[in-house]
Amino acid sequence: MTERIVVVGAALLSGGRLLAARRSAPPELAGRWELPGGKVEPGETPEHALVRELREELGVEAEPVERVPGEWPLTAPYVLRVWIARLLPGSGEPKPLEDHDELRWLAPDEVEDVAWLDHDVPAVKAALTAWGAGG
Ligand SMILES: Nc1nc2c([nH]c(=O)n2[C@H]2C[C@H](O)[C@@H](COP(=O)(O)OP(=O)(O)OP(=O)(O)O)O2)c(=O)[nH]1
Repeated sequence: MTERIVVVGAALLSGGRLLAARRSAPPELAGRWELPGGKVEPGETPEHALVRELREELGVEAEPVERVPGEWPLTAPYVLRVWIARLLPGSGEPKPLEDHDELRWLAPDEVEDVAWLDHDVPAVKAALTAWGAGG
């Protein structure tokens, strides 16, 4: 059995909105929206990967708040896990520095307005449920 590699996605929340990021590459994913994040590197915890990826991709300082229950298979060997995350006090606003060409803060009733990557649809739904449950 091939070992799984975890891709972490951040359901980054601020002011009651969820951040969605539009991928600029590779061509088969460009134009679709995702939760910002990326692959966990060897020896790294998923939480650390999340903080690192948000810093690299968006230029923000953020912290994971809680794991969203579940795990979503991507193209093997990758699997997606999601954390609710928030910006730390003093963090700058997210900017599309790497991998993305547009960012949107979505209110709960706008979350279905963007074309999420297919694999993200159930993950985003679970994140919304966790978000609602956490108040
Ligand atoms: N970051 C992220 N990747 C996702 C999501 N949904 C989904 O199918 N993927 C896929 C796209 C990519 O094939 C893979 C993650 O790749 P990535 O390009 O974001 O990871 P990375 O930043 O570590 O990339 P790299 O160092 O290999 O360039 O998972 C998602 O919500 N967030």
